[in-house]
Amino acid sequence: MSAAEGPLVVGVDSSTQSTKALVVDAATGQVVASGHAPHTVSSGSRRESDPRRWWDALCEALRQCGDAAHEAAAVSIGGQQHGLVTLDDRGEPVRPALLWNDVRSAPQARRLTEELGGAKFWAERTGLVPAASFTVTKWAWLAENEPEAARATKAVRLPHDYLTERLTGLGTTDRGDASGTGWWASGTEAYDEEILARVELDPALLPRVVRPGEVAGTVRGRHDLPLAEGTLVAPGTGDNAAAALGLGLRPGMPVMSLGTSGTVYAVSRHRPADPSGTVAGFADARGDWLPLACTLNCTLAVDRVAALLGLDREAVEPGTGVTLLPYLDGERTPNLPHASGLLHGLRHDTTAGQLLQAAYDGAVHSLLGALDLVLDEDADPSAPLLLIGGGARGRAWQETVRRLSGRPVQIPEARELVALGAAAQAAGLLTGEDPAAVARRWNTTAGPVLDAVERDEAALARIAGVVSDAAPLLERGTDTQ
Ligand SMILES: Nc1ncnc2c1ncn2[C@@H]1O[C@H](COP(=O)(O)OP(=O)(O)O)[C@@H](O)[C@H]1O
Ligand SMILES: O=C(CO)[C@@H](O)[C@H](O)COP(=O)(O)O
Repeated sequence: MSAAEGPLVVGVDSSTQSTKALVVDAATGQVVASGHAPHTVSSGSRRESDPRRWWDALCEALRQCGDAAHEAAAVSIGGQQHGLVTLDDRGEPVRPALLWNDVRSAPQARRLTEELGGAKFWAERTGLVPAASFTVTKWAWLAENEPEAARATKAVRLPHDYLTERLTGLGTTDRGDASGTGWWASGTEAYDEEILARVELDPALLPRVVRPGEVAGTVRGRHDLPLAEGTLVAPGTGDNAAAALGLGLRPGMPVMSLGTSGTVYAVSRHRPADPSGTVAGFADARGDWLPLACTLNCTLAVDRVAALLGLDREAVEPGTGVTLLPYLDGERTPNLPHASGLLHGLRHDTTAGQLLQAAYDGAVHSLLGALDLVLDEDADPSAPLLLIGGGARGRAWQETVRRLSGRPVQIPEARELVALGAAAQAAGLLTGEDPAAVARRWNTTAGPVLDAVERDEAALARIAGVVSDAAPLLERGTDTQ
């Protein structure tokens, strides 16, 4: 037996690049065991993963946790948002999942917006303006491009739903992740039958939306996981909503997450509806809202620029004048799905380190442009920006965010905030507490605060100018896609 003070809970982050599992003492928040296993994502114009490998990675990460996982009383899965998982009548994937950063459904996004009431209609009805990331556009793409796969589909799931269902045998989701599909009406908090009919998706194929605090099921007997049969399974949620739980967010506390995706978000009591589409009006995993903006190009794009330059990712040098828009995967914020990377202002005396700094600046600029939009109007502008995700460990990321935001930047020492948030949700199931209150009790935001420095307005204006002047090039894309 472990020496924990309280019952043990398991929190899982099944994100784009890997699965991370934590076994946590529900009384103290202490991490007593952890595990990690990588995923594979297809390259080129496709961004797809086999959901069965997510399950294998979950098994591997939990095995690394040893006996502690077996002792856990509850488990919760946080997962990358929006991915389209299509299952056949045996519950097996019909094809690999189409991930949030696969931009092939951009034409379907445009068409759905135009054909069904325009951007304002969509924003007010679902909180979202269709973009290639959202599940509804992926289903429309599948129906158009692979009709046999669409016909063979007997269940549609999101990544966290798929894993939760393999634990419990029950098709469930939660309001946080459902709100990123495009077929969930945020006003009524129910599946939107008109939108589903438009994309010819039978609502019977969708999972039941479990309420916050409700038990999704229990771990069933026949599986290859080191979890005991009968372990309680919490609703789970999307990874950003899980991190919001993990930070115990209250309205007015802004977050920037630097991972495969870059995101900025805050909790709000008001249901968001941004017809510009910059802010997605997600629900959180409690009963509030999670306005969020997301970029497709963050740590992987900057690491790629460092590799091309033959530099360590920290080998930045300050510079002026050179601008690098790191839109290697197309981009979502700004909405330029066909864009590629763009360099402007190169001179004889530009150094490799300055080019690398320009890539960081370009990635952070896209996110900061949306920061004020995700915060309520009365939010304190001097509140520290909470910096999380793998990139938050990097000095160059920290300093770039500090210089371009002009805010204090707080870096929680807790590393895996998505998995911790899932663990807090599982703990809440046992104690009846609000999961965000559990995380506050665990003091998960504790960590160094970098003081605010004067915002580098010149760099922000220069980058915005290049984005605007290069619009025709960025919209057109390249013929190598
Ligand atoms: N010490 C570090 N400094 C800067 N970046 C880092 C560091 N450690 C990890 N990363 C970046 O973090 C990324 C992974 O972040 P993570 O939040 O785990 O991604 P995801 O949740 O999307 O799978 C990697 O792409 C890597 O570039
Ligand atoms: O699409 C979004 C948010 O809308 C992404 O944030 C995904 O949820 C993937 O997250 P990471 O794997 O990068 O954490």
